[in-house]
Amino acid sequence: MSGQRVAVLGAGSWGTTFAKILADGGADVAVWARRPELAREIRESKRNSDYLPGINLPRSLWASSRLDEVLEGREQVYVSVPSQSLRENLAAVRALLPDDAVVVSLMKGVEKGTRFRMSEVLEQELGVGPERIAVASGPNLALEIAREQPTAAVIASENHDTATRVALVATNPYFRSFVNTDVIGTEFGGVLKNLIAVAIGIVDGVGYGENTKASIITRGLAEMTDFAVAFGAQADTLRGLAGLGDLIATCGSSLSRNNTAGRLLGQGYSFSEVIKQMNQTAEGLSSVAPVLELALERGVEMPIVSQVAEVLAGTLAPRDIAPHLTTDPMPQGE
Ligand SMILES: NC(=O)c1ccc[n+]([C@@H]2O[C@H](COP(=O)([O-])OP(=O)(O)OC[C@H]3O[C@@H](n4cnc5c(N)ncnc54)[C@H](O)[C@@H]3O)[C@@H](O)[C@H]2O)c1
Ligand SMILES: O=P(O)(O)OC[C@H](O)CO
Repeated sequence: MSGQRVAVLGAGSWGTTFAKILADGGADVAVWARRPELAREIRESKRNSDYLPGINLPRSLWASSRLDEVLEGREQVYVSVPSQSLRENLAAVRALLPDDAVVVSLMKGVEKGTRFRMSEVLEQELGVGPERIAVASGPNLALEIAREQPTAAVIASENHDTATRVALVATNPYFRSFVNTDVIGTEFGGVLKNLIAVAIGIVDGVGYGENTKASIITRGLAEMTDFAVAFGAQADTLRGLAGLGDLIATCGSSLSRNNTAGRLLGQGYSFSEVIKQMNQTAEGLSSVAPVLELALERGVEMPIVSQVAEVLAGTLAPRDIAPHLTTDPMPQGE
């Protein structure tokens, strides 16, 4: 669907890549960058050299650090800032959001303290009903997509028409969007795979091999599914692009920041040293605590995520992380 007027808020690796996806699908795209110098680089040089080195952005892409300029007249607004900064960023957006604009979360985190999903924060802060909210998720490593490698994603909205409208715009020759109405499953899939990817990074850093990783990925998917279903998700969603698909991509790639953070922990760096070394967002590190609080609330056991939390806290040595997932000596059903 060409010619749609859309905005992307956030010019990190994913916001910029998604802006390229939309522009390559024929949309008229304006990007909001927090820093004026980054907006200028995108607008004038068609580059984002810090986040997407070597990538030429579409000539049609326009960018500004002024929200009013970016949001004016936009029919769809895609949001891609670090999850823990979403609420503070939305304060300025509400008054500028065009009536009837659909808002799409590209983020994969849970808010610390409140434990809300990103679509819930969007609803609360923008005063927009769920029929105008969508979320995008799936196996979407930004740099691969920026290089135009064929990729699929899923767009979820409680309103099927909204999901379809967004998916028609977020589709181009190298990027295909599927749709569903399971917002909870799609969002939690993206959050939880980050935590399993941290676990995979940890065992990789320790030097464990493929058996350990396959055991953690497989049991991780079971853990993700139990958690998401307890909150109302469809189990099928977790077997799809937003669950298994994203788990495979994130656990298998050194491009993943969550995987990288885990690897550093496995190599013996402390949590604070890892934070210092990461110059991009590793959402999993902030989502561990709220996810475990939510799990406790619903009585869901999350042995892998709990072990990740212990490694982060320095109370479990990385080499002691184990995929057997239970302290009960009796054999458990899979
Ligand atoms: N990069 C990917 O491959 C990818 C893919 C799918 C989803 N995501 C999700 O997209 C979201 C954004 O991640 P990213 O990869 O673009 O991160 P990033 O670290 O590449 O970029 C984050 C951007 O947000 C800006 N920023 C930092 N703090 C901010 C604040 N307080 N207010 C406003 N802007 C701020 C940074 O300057 C940067 O431009 C995350 O939730 C992530 O899980 C990322
Ligand atoms: O780099 P990560 O670990 O944030 O993962 C990026 C995407 O979520 C992969 O789908």
